[in-house]
Amino acid sequence: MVRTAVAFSPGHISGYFMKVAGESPATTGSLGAGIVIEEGVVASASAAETIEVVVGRRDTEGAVLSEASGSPPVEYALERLDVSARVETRCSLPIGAGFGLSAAALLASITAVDALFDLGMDRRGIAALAHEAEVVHSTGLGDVAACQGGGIVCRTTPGPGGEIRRFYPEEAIWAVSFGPLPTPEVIGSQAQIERIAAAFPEGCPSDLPEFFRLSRAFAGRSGLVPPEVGAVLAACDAAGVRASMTMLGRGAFATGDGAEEVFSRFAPPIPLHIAREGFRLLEVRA
Ligand SMILES: Nc1ncnc2c1ncn2[C@@H]1O[C@H](COP(=O)(O)OP(=O)(O)OP(=O)(O)O)[C@@H](O)[C@H]1O
Ligand SMILES: CC(C)(CO)[C@@H](O)C(=O)[O-]
Repeated sequence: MVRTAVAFSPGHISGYFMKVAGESPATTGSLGAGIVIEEGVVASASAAETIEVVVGRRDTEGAVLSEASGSPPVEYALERLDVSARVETRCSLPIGAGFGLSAAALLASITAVDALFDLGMDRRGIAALAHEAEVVHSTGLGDVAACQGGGIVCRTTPGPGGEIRRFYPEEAIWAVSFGPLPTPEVIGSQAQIERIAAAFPEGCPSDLPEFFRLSRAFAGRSGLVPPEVGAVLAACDAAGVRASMTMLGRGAFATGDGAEEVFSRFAPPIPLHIAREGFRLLEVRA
Protein backbone atom coordinates (compact mmCIF):
# COMPACT_ATOMS: atom_id res chain seq x y z
CA MET A 1 0.00 0.00 0.00
CA VAL A 2 1.49 3.33 -1.08
CA ARG A 3 1.33 6.03 1.59
CA THR A 4 -1.19 8.60 0.31
CA ALA A 5 -2.47 11.87 1.76
CA VAL A 6 -5.85 13.25 0.68
CA ALA A 7 -7.04 16.85 1.16
CA PHE A 8 -9.95 19.03 0.05
CA SER A 9 -10.57 22.66 -0.69
CA PRO A 10 -13.84 24.39 -1.56
CA GLY A 11 -14.15 26.48 -4.68
CA HIS A 12 -15.04 30.16 -4.89
CA ILE A 13 -17.31 32.28 -7.09
CA SER A 14 -16.10 35.86 -7.10
CA GLY A 15 -19.03 38.30 -7.26
CA TYR A 16 -16.98 41.46 -7.55
CA PHE A 17 -13.31 42.28 -7.13
CA MET A 18 -10.61 44.93 -7.51
CA LYS A 19 -6.94 44.10 -8.05
CA VAL A 20 -4.38 45.42 -5.57
CA ALA A 21 -0.87 45.34 -7.05
CA GLY A 22 1.83 45.05 -4.39
CA GLU A 23 5.62 44.88 -4.39
CA SER A 24 5.54 41.07 -4.15
CA PRO A 25 3.04 38.22 -4.59
CA ALA A 26 2.44 38.33 -0.84
CA THR A 27 1.25 41.95 -1.01
CA THR A 28 -0.62 41.51 -4.30
CA GLY A 29 -4.22 40.32 -4.34
CA SER A 30 -7.71 41.73 -4.52
CA LEU A 31 -10.56 43.21 -2.55
CA GLY A 32 -14.06 41.94 -3.14
CA ALA A 33 -16.83 39.54 -2.19
CA GLY A 34 -17.82 36.06 -3.26
CA ILE A 35 -19.37 32.73 -2.38
CA VAL A 36 -17.22 29.85 -1.09
CA ILE A 37 -18.80 26.71 -2.58
CA GLU A 38 -18.60 23.13 -1.36
CA GLU A 39 -18.03 21.97 -4.94
CA GLY A 40 -14.22 22.18 -4.97
CA VAL A 41 -11.15 20.01 -5.46
CA VAL A 42 -9.89 16.81 -3.82
CA ALA A 43 -6.13 16.22 -4.09
CA SER A 44 -4.38 12.89 -3.46
CA ALA A 45 -0.60 12.93 -3.05
CA SER A 46 1.93 10.09 -2.95
CA ALA A 47 5.73 10.11 -3.10
CA ALA A 48 7.28 9.80 -6.58
CA GLU A 49 10.62 10.11 -8.34
CA THR A 50 9.50 13.30 -10.09
CA ILE A 51 6.69 15.85 -9.83
CA GLU A 52 3.56 14.75 -11.69
CA VAL A 53 0.10 16.34 -11.54
CA VAL A 54 -2.95 14.63 -13.03
CA VAL A 55 -6.04 16.84 -13.35
CA GLY A 56 -9.26 14.85 -13.34
CA ARG A 57 -12.86 15.90 -13.76
CA ARG A 58 -15.65 13.51 -12.70
CA ASP A 59 -19.41 13.87 -12.72
CA THR A 60 -21.39 13.79 -9.51
CA GLU A 61 -21.71 9.98 -9.86
CA GLY A 62 -17.92 9.62 -10.09
CA ALA A 63 -17.69 8.84 -13.80
CA VAL A 64 -14.55 10.23 -15.44
CA LEU A 65 -15.33 13.31 -17.58
CA SER A 66 -11.74 14.19 -18.48
CA GLU A 67 -8.17 13.65 -17.37
CA ALA A 68 -5.17 15.78 -18.26
CA SER A 69 -1.56 15.96 -17.20
CA GLY A 70 0.12 19.05 -15.90
CA SER A 71 -0.77 22.03 -13.76
CA PRO A 72 1.82 24.84 -13.74
CA PRO A 73 0.58 26.45 -10.51
CA VAL A 74 0.54 23.15 -8.58
CA GLU A 75 3.90 22.10 -10.04
CA TYR A 76 5.31 25.48 -9.00
CA ALA A 77 4.12 24.95 -5.42
CA LEU A 78 5.72 21.50 -5.21
CA GLU A 79 8.99 22.85 -6.62
CA ARG A 80 8.93 25.62 -3.98
CA LEU A 81 8.51 22.88 -1.34
CA ASP A 82 11.38 20.95 -2.94
CA VAL A 83 9.43 17.67 -2.92
CA SER A 84 8.73 15.05 -5.58
CA ALA A 85 5.17 13.71 -5.55
CA ARG A 86 2.41 12.48 -7.79
CA VAL A 87 -0.67 14.60 -7.17
CA GLU A 88 -4.07 13.65 -8.58
CA THR A 89 -6.72 16.34 -8.36
CA ARG A 90 -10.42 15.71 -8.85
CA CYS A 91 -13.25 18.17 -9.41
CA SER A 92 -16.73 18.13 -10.94
CA LEU A 93 -17.05 21.77 -11.99
CA PRO A 94 -15.53 23.06 -15.25
CA ILE A 95 -11.98 24.40 -14.95
CA GLY A 96 -11.24 27.98 -15.93
CA ALA A 97 -14.91 28.95 -15.67
CA GLY A 98 -14.93 31.18 -12.62
CA PHE A 99 -15.28 28.62 -9.81
CA GLY A 100 -11.88 29.28 -8.24
CA LEU A 101 -10.62 25.78 -8.94
CA SER A 102 -6.98 26.78 -9.40
CA ALA A 103 -6.94 28.11 -5.84
CA ALA A 104 -8.80 25.03 -4.59
CA ALA A 105 -6.35 22.72 -6.37
CA LEU A 106 -3.40 24.56 -4.83
CA LEU A 107 -4.78 24.56 -1.28
CA ALA A 108 -5.77 20.89 -1.45
CA SER A 109 -2.49 19.80 -3.10
CA ILE A 110 -0.23 21.69 -0.69
CA THR A 111 -2.23 20.44 2.32
CA ALA A 112 -1.92 16.85 1.08
CA VAL A 113 1.82 17.13 0.34
CA ASP A 114 2.44 18.75 3.72
CA ALA A 115 0.79 15.78 5.46
CA LEU A 116 2.44 13.22 3.19
CA PHE A 117 5.96 14.42 4.01
CA ASP A 118 5.24 15.79 7.52
CA LEU A 119 6.51 19.23 6.48
CA GLY A 120 4.97 20.91 9.53
CA MET A 121 3.27 23.74 7.59
CA ASP A 122 0.45 25.65 9.31
CA ARG A 123 -2.68 26.96 7.57
CA ARG A 124 -1.17 30.41 7.10
CA GLY A 125 1.89 28.91 5.40
CA ILE A 126 -0.20 26.70 3.11
CA ALA A 127 -2.40 29.63 2.11
CA ALA A 128 0.60 31.90 1.59
CA LEU A 129 2.25 29.45 -0.83
CA ALA A 130 -1.02 28.80 -2.67
CA HIS A 131 -1.61 32.54 -3.04
CA GLU A 132 1.96 33.07 -4.26
CA ALA A 133 1.46 30.39 -6.94
CA GLU A 134 -1.82 32.03 -8.04
CA VAL A 135 -0.29 35.50 -8.33
CA VAL A 136 2.88 34.27 -10.08
CA HIS A 137 0.75 32.43 -12.68
CA SER A 138 -2.00 35.12 -12.87
CA THR A 139 -4.63 32.47 -12.15
CA GLY A 140 -6.25 34.31 -9.27
CA LEU A 141 -6.00 37.15 -6.78
CA GLY A 142 -8.48 36.55 -3.97
CA ASP A 143 -9.69 32.96 -4.23
CA VAL A 144 -7.09 31.50 -1.86
CA ALA A 145 -7.92 34.09 0.79
CA ALA A 146 -11.61 33.26 0.42
CA CYS A 147 -11.17 29.47 0.57
CA GLN A 148 -9.50 29.55 3.98
CA GLY A 149 -13.07 29.42 5.32
CA GLY A 150 -16.63 29.12 4.06
CA GLY A 151 -19.68 31.30 3.59
CA ILE A 152 -20.27 34.56 1.77
CA VAL A 153 -16.90 36.24 2.10
CA CYS A 154 -15.95 39.91 1.89
CA ARG A 155 -12.27 40.83 1.70
CA THR A 156 -11.39 44.43 2.59
CA THR A 157 -7.61 44.16 2.46
CA PRO A 158 -5.61 41.97 0.03
CA GLY A 159 -3.93 38.62 0.61
CA PRO A 160 -4.69 35.50 2.68
CA GLY A 161 -3.73 37.39 5.84
CA GLY A 162 -6.00 40.33 5.04
CA GLU A 163 -9.24 41.37 6.73
CA ILE A 164 -11.99 38.90 5.83
CA ARG A 165 -15.65 38.93 6.95
CA ARG A 166 -18.00 35.96 6.48
CA PHE A 167 -21.67 35.11 6.92
CA TYR A 168 -23.38 31.78 6.26
CA PRO A 169 -26.79 31.84 4.53
CA GLU A 170 -28.66 28.60 3.95
CA GLU A 171 -29.96 29.36 0.47
CA ALA A 172 -29.23 27.11 -2.51
CA ILE A 173 -27.10 28.55 -5.30
CA TRP A 174 -27.42 27.69 -9.01
CA ALA A 175 -24.90 28.25 -11.81
CA VAL A 176 -24.69 27.89 -15.55
CA SER A 177 -21.42 27.83 -17.46
CA PHE A 178 -20.70 28.47 -21.13
CA GLY A 179 -16.97 27.86 -20.74
CA PRO A 180 -13.79 29.57 -19.65
CA LEU A 181 -12.76 33.20 -19.63
CA PRO A 182 -8.94 33.43 -19.53
CA THR A 183 -8.23 34.87 -16.09
CA PRO A 184 -4.62 35.88 -16.96
CA GLU A 185 -5.85 37.95 -19.94
CA VAL A 186 -8.20 39.95 -17.72
CA ILE A 187 -6.08 40.50 -14.62
CA GLY A 188 -3.00 41.06 -16.78
CA SER A 189 -4.63 43.88 -18.78
CA GLN A 190 -4.12 47.36 -17.30
CA ALA A 191 -7.09 48.72 -19.26
CA GLN A 192 -9.38 45.97 -17.93
CA ILE A 193 -8.05 46.38 -14.38
CA GLU A 194 -8.74 50.13 -14.48
CA ARG A 195 -12.31 49.58 -15.75
CA ILE A 196 -12.88 46.92 -13.08
CA ALA A 197 -11.59 49.31 -10.39
CA ALA A 198 -13.99 52.02 -11.61
CA ALA A 199 -16.88 49.54 -11.30
CA PHE A 200 -15.88 48.27 -7.85
CA PRO A 201 -18.46 48.93 -5.10
CA GLU A 202 -17.30 50.09 -1.67
CA GLY A 203 -18.31 48.17 1.45
CA CYS A 204 -19.39 44.66 2.30
CA PRO A 205 -22.84 43.10 1.89
CA SER A 206 -24.78 42.42 5.07
CA ASP A 207 -26.96 39.69 3.55
CA LEU A 208 -27.33 37.56 0.42
CA PRO A 209 -29.73 39.92 -1.45
CA GLU A 210 -27.28 42.81 -0.98
CA PHE A 211 -24.38 40.63 -2.17
CA PHE A 212 -26.27 39.82 -5.38
CA ARG A 213 -27.25 43.48 -5.86
CA LEU A 214 -23.64 44.66 -5.51
CA SER A 215 -22.32 41.88 -7.75
CA ARG A 216 -24.96 42.45 -10.44
CA ALA A 217 -24.25 46.19 -10.55
CA PHE A 218 -20.48 45.52 -10.71
CA ALA A 219 -20.91 43.07 -13.59
CA GLY A 220 -22.95 45.60 -15.54
CA ARG A 221 -20.34 48.36 -15.10
CA SER A 222 -17.25 46.14 -15.54
CA GLY A 223 -17.56 45.55 -19.28
CA LEU A 224 -16.82 41.87 -18.63
CA VAL A 225 -20.27 40.41 -19.42
CA PRO A 226 -20.20 38.43 -22.70
CA PRO A 227 -23.39 38.31 -24.81
CA GLU A 228 -24.42 34.79 -23.80
CA VAL A 229 -24.17 35.70 -20.10
CA GLY A 230 -25.94 39.01 -20.70
CA ALA A 231 -28.92 37.13 -22.14
CA VAL A 232 -29.14 34.95 -19.03
CA LEU A 233 -28.92 37.94 -16.70
CA ALA A 234 -31.60 39.81 -18.67
CA ALA A 235 -33.93 36.81 -18.33
CA CYS A 236 -33.21 36.65 -14.60
CA ASP A 237 -33.89 40.37 -14.25
CA ALA A 238 -37.21 39.96 -16.08
CA ALA A 239 -38.17 37.07 -13.80
CA GLY A 240 -37.10 38.86 -10.64
CA VAL A 241 -34.36 36.27 -9.97
CA ARG A 242 -31.25 37.43 -8.10
CA ALA A 243 -28.31 36.64 -10.41
CA SER A 244 -24.89 37.84 -11.51
CA MET A 245 -21.85 36.80 -13.58
CA THR A 246 -19.26 34.32 -12.30
CA MET A 247 -15.99 36.28 -12.19
CA LEU A 248 -13.94 35.25 -14.17
CA GLY A 249 -15.82 32.77 -16.29
CA ARG A 250 -18.44 32.83 -19.07
CA GLY A 251 -21.24 31.94 -16.69
CA ALA A 252 -23.81 33.11 -14.19
CA PHE A 253 -24.94 32.25 -10.70
CA ALA A 254 -28.28 32.86 -8.99
CA THR A 255 -30.42 32.08 -5.97
CA GLY A 256 -34.06 31.92 -5.02
CA ASP A 257 -37.32 30.79 -6.57
CA GLY A 258 -37.17 30.64 -10.33
CA ALA A 259 -33.37 30.48 -10.59
CA GLU A 260 -33.23 26.86 -11.73
CA GLU A 261 -36.11 27.33 -14.17
CA VAL A 262 -34.71 30.45 -15.81
CA PHE A 263 -31.21 28.94 -16.08
CA SER A 264 -32.61 25.74 -17.59
CA ARG A 265 -33.77 27.76 -20.62
CA PHE A 266 -30.09 28.41 -21.49
CA ALA A 267 -27.92 25.56 -20.17
CA PRO A 268 -28.05 22.70 -17.65
CA PRO A 269 -28.37 24.32 -14.20
CA ILE A 270 -25.57 23.34 -11.80
CA PRO A 271 -26.62 23.05 -8.12
CA LEU A 272 -24.08 24.54 -5.70
CA HIS A 273 -23.87 24.68 -1.91
CA ILE A 274 -22.42 27.41 0.27
CA ALA A 275 -19.44 25.88 2.09
CA ARG A 276 -19.36 25.93 5.89
CA GLU A 277 -15.56 25.59 6.19
CA GLY A 278 -12.38 26.01 4.19
CA PHE A 279 -9.57 23.76 2.99
CA ARG A 280 -8.74 20.72 5.13
CA LEU A 281 -6.86 17.42 5.30
CA LEU A 282 -9.17 14.42 4.80
CA GLU A 283 -6.94 11.42 5.52
CA VAL A 284 -3.50 9.87 5.36
CA ARG A 285 -3.52 6.26 4.18
CA ALA A 286 -0.36 4.38 5.19
N1 LIG B 1 -8.68 21.11 -10.58
C1 LIG B 1 -7.44 21.53 -10.91
N2 LIG B 1 -6.37 20.72 -10.67
C2 LIG B 1 -5.12 21.13 -10.99
N3 LIG B 1 -4.83 22.32 -11.56
C3 LIG B 1 -5.87 23.16 -11.80
C4 LIG B 1 -7.21 22.82 -11.50
N4 LIG B 1 -8.03 23.86 -11.87
C5 LIG B 1 -7.22 24.80 -12.40
N5 LIG B 1 -5.93 24.39 -12.35
C6 LIG B 1 -4.74 25.08 -12.86
O1 LIG B 1 -4.95 26.49 -12.82
C7 LIG B 1 -4.86 27.01 -14.16
C8 LIG B 1 -5.75 28.20 -14.33
O2 LIG B 1 -6.99 27.89 -13.85
P1 LIG B 1 -8.11 29.06 -13.88
O3 LIG B 1 -7.76 30.10 -12.89
O4 LIG B 1 -8.33 29.49 -15.27
O5 LIG B 1 -9.33 28.21 -13.38
P2 LIG B 1 -10.33 28.62 -12.25
O6 LIG B 1 -9.54 28.93 -11.02
O7 LIG B 1 -11.35 27.55 -12.20
O8 LIG B 1 -11.00 29.94 -12.81
P3 LIG B 1 -11.11 31.35 -12.06
O9 LIG B 1 -9.72 31.66 -11.58
O10 LIG B 1 -11.58 32.26 -13.12
O11 LIG B 1 -12.08 31.17 -10.93
C9 LIG B 1 -5.25 25.83 -15.04
O12 LIG B 1 -4.76 26.03 -16.36
C10 LIG B 1 -4.53 24.70 -14.33
O13 LIG B 1 -3.16 24.71 -14.66
C1 LIG C 1 -9.47 37.63 -9.97
C2 LIG C 1 -10.55 36.63 -9.62
C3 LIG C 1 -11.91 37.17 -9.98
C4 LIG C 1 -10.27 35.37 -10.44
O1 LIG C 1 -11.10 34.34 -10.06
C5 LIG C 1 -10.49 36.26 -8.12
O2 LIG C 1 -9.23 35.70 -7.84
C6 LIG C 1 -10.73 37.46 -7.21
O3 LIG C 1 -11.91 37.70 -6.88
O4 LIG C 1 -9.75 38.13 -6.84
